[in-house]
Amino acid sequence: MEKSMQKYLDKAEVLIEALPYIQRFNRKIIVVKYGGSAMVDETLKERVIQDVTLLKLVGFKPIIVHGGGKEISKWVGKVGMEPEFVNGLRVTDEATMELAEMVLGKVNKSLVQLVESLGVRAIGISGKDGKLLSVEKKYADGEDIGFVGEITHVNADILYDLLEKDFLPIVCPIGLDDAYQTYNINADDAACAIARAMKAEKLAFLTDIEGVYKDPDDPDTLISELPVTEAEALMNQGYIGGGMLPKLQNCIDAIENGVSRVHILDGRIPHCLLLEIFTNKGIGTAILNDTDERYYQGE
Ligand SMILES: NC(=[NH2+])NCCC[C@H](N)C(=O)O
Repeated sequence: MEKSMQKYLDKAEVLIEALPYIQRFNRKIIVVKYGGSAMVDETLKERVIQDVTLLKLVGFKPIIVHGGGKEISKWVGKVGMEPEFVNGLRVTDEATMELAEMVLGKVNKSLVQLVESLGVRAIGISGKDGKLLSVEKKYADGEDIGFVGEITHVNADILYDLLEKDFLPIVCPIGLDDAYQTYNINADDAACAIARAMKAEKLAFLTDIEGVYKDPDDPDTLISELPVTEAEALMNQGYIGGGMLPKLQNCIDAIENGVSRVHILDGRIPHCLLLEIFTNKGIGTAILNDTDERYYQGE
């Protein structure tokens, strides 16, 4: 066959590999936790938003839940606030909460703007809107860390309504407690709670790490597919380090509560979402039920 013809066929091959996933995830809810470096770098940001709008336009129902930690820290510095810590944990006092809400609101609208510029209708809301996220005060090992909330209830109807009207919801993790006090929420926790409440097909975390490793010191041991029981075993054996531990706990919690698959992806890789969702092999770590069929059957 002519070389140029082969090149065209290779491109068609890529699209055909995506076909079963386009079929399988049609009209399915996919929660994307957007955070880390992919939020700071403008080019990466555009790639992420392109990916999510593509998911929407092929017929999936994506929901973005975003963080803003780095942007908040930047503004804390800019306005000359002194961050306060208790036992190494950052305390969210009233002034920090106020600033965090301002910054998250700004980040939220910039994401709406990007999505809209690609021709998809987006609505940005915080967990306050329609009381989407109800919280109670969270303590860290008994320590008071200020206005940090733990989700007690997700008002999923709001998101169902937006999806029904074909909007792409973009959620920032701020919630209200019973006294209507404002709280900051960890974005991973918010994404997980929303995915659970909506029985999402998928939950994807954009992180600053390639995925889960068998041996964190050996980059060749990236795990491609990880059933929950194995994930629990790795955690119990102490193989999972610092930042990954709560993340993995969230993943297991989501799977055990009805989410089919959770993906830990390296947000620093452009188009990581497309590469994970539309290929057999993926590029990150997919966490799944022990009995779940594996989509990828070797090379
Ligand atoms: N890290 C992996 N092994 N990923 C496999 C992904 C398979 C399929 N594309 C999915 O979205 O479920």
